[in-house]
Amino acid sequence: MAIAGTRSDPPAWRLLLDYVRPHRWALLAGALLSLVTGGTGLLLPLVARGLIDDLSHDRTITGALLAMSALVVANAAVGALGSYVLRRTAESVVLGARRALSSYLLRLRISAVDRSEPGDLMARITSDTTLLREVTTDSLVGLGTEGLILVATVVMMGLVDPVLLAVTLGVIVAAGTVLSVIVPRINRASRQAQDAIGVMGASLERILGALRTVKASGAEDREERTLHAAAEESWRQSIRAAKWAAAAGNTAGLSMQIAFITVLAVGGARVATGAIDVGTLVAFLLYVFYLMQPIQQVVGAITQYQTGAAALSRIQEALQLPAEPPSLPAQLPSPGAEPAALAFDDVRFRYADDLPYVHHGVTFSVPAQGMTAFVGPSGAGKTTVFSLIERFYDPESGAITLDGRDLADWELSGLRSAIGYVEQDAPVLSGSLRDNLLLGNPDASADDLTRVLKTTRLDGLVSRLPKGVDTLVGHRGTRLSGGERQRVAIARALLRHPRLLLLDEATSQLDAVNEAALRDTVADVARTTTVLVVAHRLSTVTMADRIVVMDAGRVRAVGTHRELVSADPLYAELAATQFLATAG
Ligand SMILES: Nc1ncnc2c1ncn2[C@@H]1O[C@H](COP(=O)(O)OP(=O)(O)OP(=O)(O)O)[C@@H](O)[C@H]1O
Repeated sequence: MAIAGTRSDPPAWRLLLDYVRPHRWALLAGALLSLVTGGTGLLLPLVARGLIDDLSHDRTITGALLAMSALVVANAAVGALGSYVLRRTAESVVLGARRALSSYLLRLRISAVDRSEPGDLMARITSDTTLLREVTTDSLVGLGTEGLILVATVVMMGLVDPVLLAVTLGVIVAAGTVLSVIVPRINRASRQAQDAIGVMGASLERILGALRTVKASGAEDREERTLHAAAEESWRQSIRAAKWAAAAGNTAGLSMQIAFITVLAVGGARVATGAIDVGTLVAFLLYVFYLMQPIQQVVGAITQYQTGAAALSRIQEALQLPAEPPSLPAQLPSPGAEPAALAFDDVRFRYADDLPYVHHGVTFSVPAQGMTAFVGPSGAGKTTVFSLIERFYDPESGAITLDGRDLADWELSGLRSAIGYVEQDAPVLSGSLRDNLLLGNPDASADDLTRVLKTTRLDGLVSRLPKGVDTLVGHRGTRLSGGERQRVAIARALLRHPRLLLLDEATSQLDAVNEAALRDTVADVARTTTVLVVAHRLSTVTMADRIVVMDAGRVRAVGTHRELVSADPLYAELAATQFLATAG
């Protein structure tokens, strides 16, 4: 889904200045060097006039030629330095934008991510930021330096012959009118081309994220068509932008040629009447010639700016997605830290304003220490309980407290560092097994790692792997089995020594032997930590200290297995069907 912009968006040039501000001095230096190059070039027609003068008065021209050569060489050297400084600065602007966007991305609220396409967000960070490079050098500096050179050239032309200047300006104004129609079209086409790249990124992400399913479903052709359609749309819009940009560039070029011919005609007549001499006409014509470059550059800068403005607005949209407040990294609990107590009090929650309520007043409390199992039919709202505890979302009303303190009053990083969370699909990130295990606690000791590998029965796997814990696990851990991924996720959570451990059906893919071992580990952990488990197995619920039975967004009963089997018909039914069926 595309991200919607807001009406109060600042104009693109203000956003651009914000990105450029930290590099203003380097940019100024680059611009000054470019100005010097342009200024040096401006002297050439005067040297040429002197040369013609010398020739017509039979004077030697060696001095003038030498001066001209020196100017040309100096011009090239300063020009090269200037373009290096500018290019370097532009890359720094791109870096700044990428840093800002990627930091922001990591702080995005889960609800914002739910509503966006990760592939489109990726395109904004990689592709749109790249466009800032050209907009910084070509547009900003181009408009500044070439604009100044243009003004200086016009002033020089006025000094040489005001009448010929008026003729030239007439042609330029006519060309400017045509350009004002063309330029907004470049912006629209560029925006649509970049949006199409975003759509393509989203499709790619969708396909690569489920390539096995796509292949197994024989959906390659359909997915290929989606990808090609997005690529072709970007191509179509880029071609449209290129067409208008070419029209703009040629309008500028054509106007200068018309100016050249007009000046030649009017100037020739003036030379014939004796109003000006040949040297003045030649000098003026050289200025017209000189005007071509800044005019083309200014038009190019305006054209480039349209592409950059489209990219800037896409970057800005991403930066306006709701994000979590920045919070300082918090200390993880030390081993043996006090377990946490948790309570939900009349919590109402829905994922979005246009979606039905998932929790209709959920109330329960869990004392510090021990194991609590959440059971209930699919869609009852069990996983949502965990998402609210992690503050991936905030409840609409009611209160959730940890150690008696409302979650909203906790520093977010402090809250999350107290919790170990194993998600339903136990995600494993690409990288090595070690990277995955230490993701939540990079400072875990080697002894701790060995101990946790043993308790999660991963030690056998590690000894079989060619590089032990340093073996790469592939994209999303594809080189591991489902059960191994679950054990890695549990080990990762345990290494944080959480005060509250959330396990969402974390043992569903384990075989009986591993499940029994993990059950013992969790039971062990529950002696010193508060453990919450979304359970689908009888073996898990029978060992729980308490069971919270959820149905359609409400807690309908709390008790032990023995109590609930006789007291709650839904639980009795679940126990008889679902749990027993999956008890292994
Ligand atoms: N990110 C989300 N955006 C919108 N709706 C969601 C989201 N996550 C879950 N839901 C909806 O909320 C309801 C409760 O989902 P939840 O995952 O909490 O149920 P559950 O009890 O854990 O189910 P299961 O046992 O099948 O995992 C479901 O109807 C689901 O469609």
